[in-house]
Amino acid sequence: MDIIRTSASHLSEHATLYVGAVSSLLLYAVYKAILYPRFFSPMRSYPGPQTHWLFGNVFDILGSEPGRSYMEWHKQYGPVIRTIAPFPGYENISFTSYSALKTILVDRAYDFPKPSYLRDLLGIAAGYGLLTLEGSEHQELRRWMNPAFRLNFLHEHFDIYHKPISSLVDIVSNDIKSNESKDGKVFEVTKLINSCLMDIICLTAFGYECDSLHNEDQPLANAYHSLVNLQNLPNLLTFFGVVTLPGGARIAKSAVRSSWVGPLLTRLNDLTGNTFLGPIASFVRNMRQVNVISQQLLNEKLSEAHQLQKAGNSLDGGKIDVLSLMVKASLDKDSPYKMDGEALSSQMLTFLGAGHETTASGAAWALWELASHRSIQEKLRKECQELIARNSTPGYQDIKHLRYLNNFVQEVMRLRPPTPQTARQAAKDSMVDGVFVPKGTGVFIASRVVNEDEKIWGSDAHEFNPDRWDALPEKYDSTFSMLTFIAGPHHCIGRNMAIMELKALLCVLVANFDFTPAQATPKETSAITMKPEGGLYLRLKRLNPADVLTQQ
Ligand code: HEM
Repeated sequence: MDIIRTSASHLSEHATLYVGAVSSLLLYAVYKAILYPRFFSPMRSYPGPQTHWLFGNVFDILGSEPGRSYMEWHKQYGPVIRTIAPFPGYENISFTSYSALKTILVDRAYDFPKPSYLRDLLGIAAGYGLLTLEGSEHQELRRWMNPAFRLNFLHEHFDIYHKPISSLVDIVSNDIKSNESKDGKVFEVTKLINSCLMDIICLTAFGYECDSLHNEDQPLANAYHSLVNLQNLPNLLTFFGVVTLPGGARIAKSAVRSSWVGPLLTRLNDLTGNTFLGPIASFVRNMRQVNVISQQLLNEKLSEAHQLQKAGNSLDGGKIDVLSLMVKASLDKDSPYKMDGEALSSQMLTFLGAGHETTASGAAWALWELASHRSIQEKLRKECQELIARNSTPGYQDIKHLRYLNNFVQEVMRLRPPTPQTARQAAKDSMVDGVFVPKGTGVFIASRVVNEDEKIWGSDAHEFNPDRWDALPEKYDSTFSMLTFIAGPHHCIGRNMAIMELKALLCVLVANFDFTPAQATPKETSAITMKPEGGLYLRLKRLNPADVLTQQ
């Protein structure tokens, strides 16, 4: 009887403990998510939109096109606003003044690193490297990688662009010809552009002839395009959920390296009748494929370099692709920085993740702007056809000096930024522009809001007008008025490369084809990059006789 009484009293002690622990957790959660941001936070009185008692501002943000909700809030509440994410009441602050952006992005950039959830999302999808490192590790890697992006290499890379671009022109021309209609043909253009830019990045970044334009089954391109197609909001939220779970990022990282997790998840998804496991399985399978191919390419480069080293030759064998230059620097005994195989492979993922998808989104929007602005299209065509008539394979300098092409590309980058926003987090209590930002606060970098700020760009800030670049407004600042590539130590290392790729591609396309819309204005959708939702349908007509570039 005593034993029963003692056990019962132990049980009730345990139950009391459990109930106590669960209630405390619940109370803490209610305090953090609901009470703290509204009644106790030092930021509670900052201006900003009304917030839902539990979900904060998340539905307003998710329900509007990328960056638009912040645009309206800044217009209504001024240059500093506070918003709230859902559980656990994570507070965000967003600034638009130059001085605040300078503090956060430039002067004290490492006091405002990317938040860990963003680093994990980027790390898993685009390699743990420049995009994810902070502080001195970032500085060191950046110093080491800068030379591979210098202008002299860009000049040399430029000639490599011609082959994939000519292939694209040929493929589209033949397709139109076989259609036998004088009105041209409707194309879903994002797939074609993605393939062309994939072929360019493979050649310039890895020295790898991918030729996905002619080879629908190209494994790297296929795996990468499947990954890109996973980009939508529900999937992003699922991945976000995974990386924010304790240990979730580590599990995800090992899953993409393993040969059995992807097939297992696919099987489980089939068995459970297509659940949320589907996108995760596809992500793991395709990421692994990208990893395996990158590793093979890297191994080939390393073994080539070792052979050259043995024979006493230059380690890159005269090659100028970014990977060869990095391998050379890694093996060079005088190089201050050594990168092991894993780090090199991460950089390859970064080039694909940061370099390919962003440029492809920019090119898609550029074609939409061309198609929907006839006079702009004709003006740009005239400039490009004149150049191509003089020189069928224009070089870096020729393209660089086309004034209207430059204006056009700048305007696309301003109004349709492929990365319309990014995020930082205060690593310590800070004062920014006289405003207190407590440690842990999320800092929303509203690039698109700045790019369309009427106070900088004037009342026509939301209109597409390439000519504005010939008469820049007084308040224009070359670093902070357009944040498409952001600013400071994390600014895009591939900016010049992306701009030159876009110019080369658009110049040849507009010289060879006429573009008209074959759909209503596309909706903008953004998970990581901003794209036209559901692809982009344009009618393309071949123009004669501007077929100079295809005759090589
Ligand atoms: C239109 C095309 C592009 C856009 C709009 C773009 C935009 C950006 C932005 C906004 C960042 C900063 C992200 C952040 O810190 O939150 C960034 C970083 C980066 N981009 Fe780009 N990018 C483009 C093309 C490229 C290309 C072609 C490459 C390389 C092949 C590239 C490589 C990188 C890398 C390595 C970083 C990390 C830099 C660092 O943190 O030091 N990007 N890019």
